[in-house]
Amino acid sequence: MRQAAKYHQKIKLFESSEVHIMVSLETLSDMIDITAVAADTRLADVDRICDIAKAYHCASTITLPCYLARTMKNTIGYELLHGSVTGFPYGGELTSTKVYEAKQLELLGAQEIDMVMNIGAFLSGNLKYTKQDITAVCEAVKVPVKVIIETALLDNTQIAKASELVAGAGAPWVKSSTGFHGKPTTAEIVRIMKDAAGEAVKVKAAGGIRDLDTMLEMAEAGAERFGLGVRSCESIFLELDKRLGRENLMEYITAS
Ligand SMILES: O=C[C@H](O)COP(=O)(O)O
Repeated sequence: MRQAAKYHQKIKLFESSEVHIMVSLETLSDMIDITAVAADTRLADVDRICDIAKAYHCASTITLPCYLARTMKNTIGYELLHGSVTGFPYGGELTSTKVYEAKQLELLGAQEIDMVMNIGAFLSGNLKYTKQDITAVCEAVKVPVKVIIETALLDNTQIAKASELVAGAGAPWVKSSTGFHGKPTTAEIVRIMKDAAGEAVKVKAAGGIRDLDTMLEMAEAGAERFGLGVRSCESIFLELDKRLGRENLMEYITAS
């Protein structure tokens, strides 16, 4: 079973709802979702996210729907959440398709679902449809839904408006990006999302996150979870091990 965090060195503090959340280098990986969601995701990528999540005590593994069972099998006995995606990566599916997919994922054992907002509908000004699409998925399942607004395709005003809309639709999480559109998420984007979504909605930062200091800045801005792709997360974990003065766990994962 997962061990309790051994360290309590306080580096960053921020307030969320009624509780103060402590974020430190030692506990940062508790907030990471390791993802394998690219179109060319192979079984080796899926197995690797499980190995990384176990070694670093991450929050969850997130993979494509067809691989969800594999992540569950690979991590039996570990205190890890298993997530998957719906309407991914473009968000333009019919609402009924998203609802069906989300329900199936929940039946298969998904504990969290990252869904993509209908970005085209939002940008067309069809806010009612965009909101209903999100509400329908959130109401169809009991597990938390993280709504990806795809900040890479939005300006700051649109980011704020979309975050507000996600909150109004009843989703518990708003997530920045799939990471498929080039423009990385920044601490400033996280701040805009948090300010607009409000205290009750948690923010997940994802897409193009490549260093620890950015993650700490994002935590300070209000991020409570981070999404890191399996093929780009290595430098962050290398840096984490180095700064904590411990051997590089990634070498053991890769060698095994
Ligand atoms: O969670 C979202 C993406 O998988 C993040 O991918 P990335 O870290 O490679 O940009």
